[in-house]
Amino acid sequence: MQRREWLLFDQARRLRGKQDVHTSKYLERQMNTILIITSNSADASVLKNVLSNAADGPYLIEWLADLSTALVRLGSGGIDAILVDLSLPDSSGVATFDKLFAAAPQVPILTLCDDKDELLAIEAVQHGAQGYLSKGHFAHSLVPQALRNIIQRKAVEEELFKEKSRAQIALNSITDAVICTDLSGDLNYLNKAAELLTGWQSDEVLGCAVDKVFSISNGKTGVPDPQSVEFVLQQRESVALNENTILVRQDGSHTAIEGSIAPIKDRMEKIRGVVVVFHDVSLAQAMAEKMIHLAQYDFLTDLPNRLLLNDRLNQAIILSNRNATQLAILFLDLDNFKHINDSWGHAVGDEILQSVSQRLSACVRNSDTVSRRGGDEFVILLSEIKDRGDPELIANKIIAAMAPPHAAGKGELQITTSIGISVYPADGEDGDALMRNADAAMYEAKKQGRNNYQFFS
Ligand SMILES: Nc1nc2c(ncn2[C@@H]2O[C@H](COP(=O)(O)OP(=O)(O)OP(=O)(O)O)[C@@H](O)[C@H]2O)c(=O)[nH]1
Repeated sequence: MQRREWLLFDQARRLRGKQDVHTSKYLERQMNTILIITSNSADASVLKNVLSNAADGPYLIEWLADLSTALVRLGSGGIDAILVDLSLPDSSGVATFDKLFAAAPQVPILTLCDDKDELLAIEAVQHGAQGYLSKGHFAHSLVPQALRNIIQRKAVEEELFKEKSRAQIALNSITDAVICTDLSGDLNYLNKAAELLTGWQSDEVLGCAVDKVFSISNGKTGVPDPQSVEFVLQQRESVALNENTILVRQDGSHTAIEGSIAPIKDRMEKIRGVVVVFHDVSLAQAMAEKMIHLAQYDFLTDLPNRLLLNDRLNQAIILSNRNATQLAILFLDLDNFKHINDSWGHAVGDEILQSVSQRLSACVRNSDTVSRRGGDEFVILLSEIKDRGDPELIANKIIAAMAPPHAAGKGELQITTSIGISVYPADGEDGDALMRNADAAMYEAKKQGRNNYQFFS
């Protein structure tokens, strides 16, 4: 029978002598196994005796005389505490402890020492040992109790460590950035997403004021917002970040974020700091802006589309009524554009449409709107005119601007346009009537031989 088997058998047999089989098996499961490593059989015997018969034990004891066998034994697990003499036949000094600790960091270790090597035992404590037992006191009744305490303490530490690791893993796996501060607003935690989003590494900023890492401002006004964390620390209430919050990253670049700041309270409800949870919304915002743009602008020319023009026309009519001013609509249709498509292909036609768009935009003020209505039709809104002379001037400008050939495909092509003009309020009381009448005037321009403009009235 192997040594360990014999020891277990011996202790279980003694227990069975006192209790029934069921109870002894239950106790066996509850008992802690202590590994004694010493080449001194007398020390081993005293320890085995005191521990096997301990009131708050009993313990299962395994005794090994050298380090190498002990390291092999530790590899099989099941050891709850180690008592080790640092002077062994195959290892001595604090290195003995270091090797055991490396092999089983989760198992508490007490060293066995006599008066002359107490300093060594203290060094082992500095390396992570839970304590030491002095020779001559091994038989003391407090020894089992001390052992029980360190096993329980280590178990609690292990549980806390596991819980902390689990929390760390969870916090580092989420895509939300999480940063925590203490009561003074100094940083004491950043998860991986926070490092990525802010550009700061934990070890660079832990202990620094939170606004070094969480530097935010209002994206619309550009005003810095250092108040939020301070506010939560003072008011002890959670707040959501403002809708347009911008985070200034370590490299000075800006990122739109959403998130919240909440107080961290202890079990007595005392505030201990704050936790800020936030995420990057710049992609989502850019996508939303793109969708809005696509809904309002023509994909080929990037000019405002019919929808946006209608909106601007209605606004211009309201302003015109309020200020008793006039506005004008210029309705353009390119002349014989179908011929370009048919002769040179659709792609060349597209290039002409883009070139025409640029020339039209160059003919008006920023406050006016050049829009593409669809196909080869464009509508220009002159939102404030003095008299008919203004649209007439623009129409002439456009006809002149169209004249030079447009680079398209591999060559150059010429195109002209017919323009119909309606004026508000004279030519219609609302946007629809103005458009209809400008369109009618444009047809009149076609009838008049193209490449000219006509007023509706
Ligand atoms: N390349 C291109 N062509 C388009 C697009 N949308 C419409 N078209 C074409 O534009 C042409 C418009 O022709 P019309 O305005 O009906 O006739 P036109 O040849 O310009 O003749 P008039 O208007 O009478 O001077 C048609 O051939 C359409 O197929 C587009 O996005 N790209």
